[in-house]
This record gives sequence, structure tokens and C-alpha cells, in this order.
Amino acid sequence: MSQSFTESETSRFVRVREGEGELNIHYNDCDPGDARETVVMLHGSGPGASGWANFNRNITPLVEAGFRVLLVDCPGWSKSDTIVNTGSRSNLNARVLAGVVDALGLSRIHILGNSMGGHSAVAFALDHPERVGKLVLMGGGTGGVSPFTPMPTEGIKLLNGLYRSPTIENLKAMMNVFVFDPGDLTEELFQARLDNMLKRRDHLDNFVASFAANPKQYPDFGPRLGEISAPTLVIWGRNDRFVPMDVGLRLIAGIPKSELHVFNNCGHWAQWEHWKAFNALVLEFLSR
Ligand SMILES: O=C(O)/C=C/C(=O)/C=C/C=C(\O)C(=O)O
Repeated sequence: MSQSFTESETSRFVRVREGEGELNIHYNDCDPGDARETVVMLHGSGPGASGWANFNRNITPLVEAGFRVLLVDCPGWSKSDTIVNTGSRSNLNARVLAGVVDALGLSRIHILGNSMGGHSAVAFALDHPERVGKLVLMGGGTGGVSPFTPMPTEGIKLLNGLYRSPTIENLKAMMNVFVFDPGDLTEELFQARLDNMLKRRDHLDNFVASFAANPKQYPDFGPRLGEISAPTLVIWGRNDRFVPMDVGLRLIAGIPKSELHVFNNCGHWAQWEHWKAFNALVLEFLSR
């Protein structure tokens, strides 16, 4: 039976402690009703990004296979509270995720992280190893320099520029670098993303303020990857112009129980550009 969900009917909020205060965190809860396992999906850092915007092509196959899918919006994105982050954003997102899973009474989760979401998934796995089933890291997993690709990459330069000047022209320039084949990008997708972005100018301003306070928002977890015992599937686009594919090689070199799948003719959005094959890969990995 095909189950389809809408963003509005799955939209939820939960308050989590952070420092001396609290953050109101938005998430989408796609629950088949009898799930034994939960997959949390964590989005990337672009302006207007959200769990739904990043993963709307990846939900149904997992729910139909019996997984509960939670799309958690990190602080500073979508309908979650805004924040100026002066420390490690990977670890901030990991603390917030721990608060969300505590509030929902979940003991163990699988995590699928896209780009910044991958960095945050690794931070969570390092801080809470007993709470992680499996990891799927896609286009991210750690900060740190690439030995092969000049940084910041062209995609990250466009992303940072878009935060400072949120125009439809700059959004299209960034998203055309996001994917290998811009032909898949529709005016509807651009408009939805622009609306998301302009709805929360506070998120845009605070991302810029965070970067000014700490240009290294994503620490290099390279020296600690060996601590991760969770089975890990790393997925990359060979043509990724945001986070270069050699980061994926660093991840499988460091994480003991890991494997890498590289999609050719694919940019930074493998879960969207090759969604059918991506979903099959993830489902097979999680179901082993
Ligand atoms: O700078 C990094 O290491 C991480 C970059 C990102 O997280 C970029 C991802 C952006 C998206 O996935 C998006 O949908 O905007």
C-alpha cells in the first residue's frame, strides 16, 4: 500500500534544552504506526533548506518498509528557532538531536545525514554511540580540508554569497552548481526554496553572524572516526562541487565498518538526483 504524507500533516514541534535556554525545534514525523525502527534525516546548510526540502523523495520507500522517518530541522533553519552559533555547529545539531530523541522517548536511531547533516550525524555518533544503529552519510560527515580540491569550494562560495544576498538569481546560481544536471530543477522548486529562504531573514542573518564569529563551523572529526562502531554507508556524487568526494574517502578510511557508493553524473544532492537508486541502496543497507 502506498502511503503518502504531506509536510503540513506531519509537521510537529518539540522544545529542547540548549545551554541556559530552550529551542523550539520543528520536525516532520512520518510514522507508519507500527514501526520498530526510526530513521532520522538531517538536512544540509543551504539557505531555505529543511528536512522536507532535502528529503521529500526519500520518505515513502522507508515508511513502506516499516521505518518511522523523522525529518529534523536544525536550529537556524525552516520552522525551528533561530540561533547564532559561535562553536561547533555539528555538535550543536547533535545536542539538539539528542534532545529531540529524548523527548520522543527513542533509545536508538539510524541517522541519514546530508552534508551538514552528515557532519552532525558523526558528531552525534561520537557523543552517543549507544544510541546509533546505522549511519548513512551523504555528501558530508566531517569538516576539514580537502587534499585535492581548493576550499572553500565553488558551491560553498555561492552558498555563503546567497546568505548575504538572497535573490532568485543567486539561488539559481547556487542550485545549478548543486546538481550535475540542472535540467531537473524546476521553477516550482526554485520558488518554494526562495519562499522558504525569505520567510526567515533571521536565519539568514544569524548564519552570517555565526560564520563571522566562527568561520570553522564544522570541525574535522578525522582523528576520531575510528571511534565510530556503527555500520556506515557513505554515498557521494562524483561531480560534487560543494563537498568534494575525497571527504568520502577520508570517511571510509577512518570508520571501521563503512562502505562507499559513488554515483557518477551526480552533484551534491544524490538523494534527489538519483533518488530511486539512492532509496534502494539505503533500504538494502538498513534492512541487512
Ligand atoms: O560546508 C559544508 O561542509 C556543508 C555544506 C552544506 O551542508 C551544504 C548543503 C546544502 C544543502 O543540502 C541545501 O539543501 O541547501
